[in-house]
This record gives sequence, C-alpha cells and structure tokens, in this order.
Amino acid sequence: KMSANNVKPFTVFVEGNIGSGKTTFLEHFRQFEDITLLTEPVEMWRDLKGCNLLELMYKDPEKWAMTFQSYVSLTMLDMHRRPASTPVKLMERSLFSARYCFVEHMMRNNTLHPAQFAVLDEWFRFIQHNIPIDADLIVYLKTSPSIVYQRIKKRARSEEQCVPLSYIEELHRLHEDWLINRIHAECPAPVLVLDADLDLSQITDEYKRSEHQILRKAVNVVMS
Ligand SMILES: Cc1cc2cn([C@H]3C[C@H](O)[C@@H](CO)O3)c(=O)nc2[nH]1
Repeated sequence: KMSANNVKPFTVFVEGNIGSGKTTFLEHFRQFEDITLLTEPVEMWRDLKGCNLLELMYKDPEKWAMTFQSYVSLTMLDMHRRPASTPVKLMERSLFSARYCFVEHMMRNNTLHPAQFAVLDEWFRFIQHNIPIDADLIVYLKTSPSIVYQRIKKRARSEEQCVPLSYIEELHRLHEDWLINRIHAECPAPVLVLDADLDLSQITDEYKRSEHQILRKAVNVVMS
C-alpha cells in the first residue's frame, strides 16, 4: 500500500447545468478534512491578465468561444493533474463536460467554426488518451431547465444575464445524453443522480445520500 500522498485519490466529478448548485454542493463537503475540493476556477476565466474571457465569450461568442474554451480546458487540465494528499478529490466539472456539453453545443449551433471544433476535439482526444483524467464517480446534480433559469436570474452573475432559456435547455439535453443515456463510452464512471431541483432547505438529505457513497468509497481507497 503506497503512502496516502501518492495513491491516486478517489476522484469525483460534480456535474450539472448552470445554476444547478454545484458550488453549494462542494461547499457542503468542506467540513471533511479527508476531501480535497477543486471548485470551478471562474475567477481565472474572469481575469486572465486583466481580460474577462467569460464576458467576452458571452458578449461575442462567435469571436471568443474558441479562446474561452481553450483556456477553460487548460484550467480544467490543471485541476485534473493536481495531486491530492487526501484519499478523496472532488472536482467541479471536468474536461468531459467541457467537451461533451459546452464545446458540443457551441459546435452544433455554429458558434465554433468546424476548424475550431476540430482543434478543441483533437486536444481533448490527445489528453484523454495520454493523461489519466478519469473519474471514479460522477455526481450529477440533475435539474429542470426552468428551475435553474430562474436561479441564474436570481443569482444575477452579470455575464450570464443574457443567457436564453433555450441555451439552458440544450445544455440540459447534452448532460442527459452523457450522464443518463450514457452515449459517450470514454467516460465509464458510475453516475450518482441527485435531484437538484430541491431548494436549499430540502437538499441536505440529497447531499447525505452522496456523502455516504463518497466517504464509503474513500475508506476503501485508503484501506486498499
Ligand atoms: C468545463 C466547462 C465549464 C464551463 C462553464 N462555462 C460557463 C457557464 C457559466 O456561465 C460559467 C461558470 O460555470 O461558465 C462555459 O461556458 N464553458 C465551460 N466549460
């Protein structure tokens, strides 16, 4: 048995639509010292050497989607590669949701030119075949588009205010194809589906369900 700090940690991707409560879910696990939490580096996307790539992308997607998704992928690869000294590592989203949900959508609605999509897809395939980025478990915060659309309005993250419901609906379908219909064989991790339509007061029971599954697996990793 290798020492705790160089055994591959039990890796969990927390996936879900915009506004599905991923950050809130991850914060719930801050109470456990055996878990490393890697939240989505949105602040890096909002300030790369003074440039707000998130805002540029939402304001002019045809011009900036490639630049934005390239940088998102780099920051996600950094998170995948980051060693964890704890038996469990929880990541908010992944290179898989980047490719199967966001980049896929931008290719289908021609926000990304086929040549741009092909380059992003080649980067994804190369990384996927050469670097161990797989999850041991995916927690899918499953939501209804209408519910998360209201949350996005209420949260009022400035860059997202122009996001139409149709975009949220399309992202939902792409998450369902990936995590429920399992159309992508490259990411075979088991999926724990949580009902993330529940509002904050009720969702703690849903978190408890995942807590048990995650911590039990973590014990196995440490004992293995
Ligand atoms: C992996 C990945 C995350 C991610 C987030 N986003 C957007 C959706 C939200 O408005 C914001 C924070 O998740 O960034 C995106 O356009 N492409 C992404 N790709």
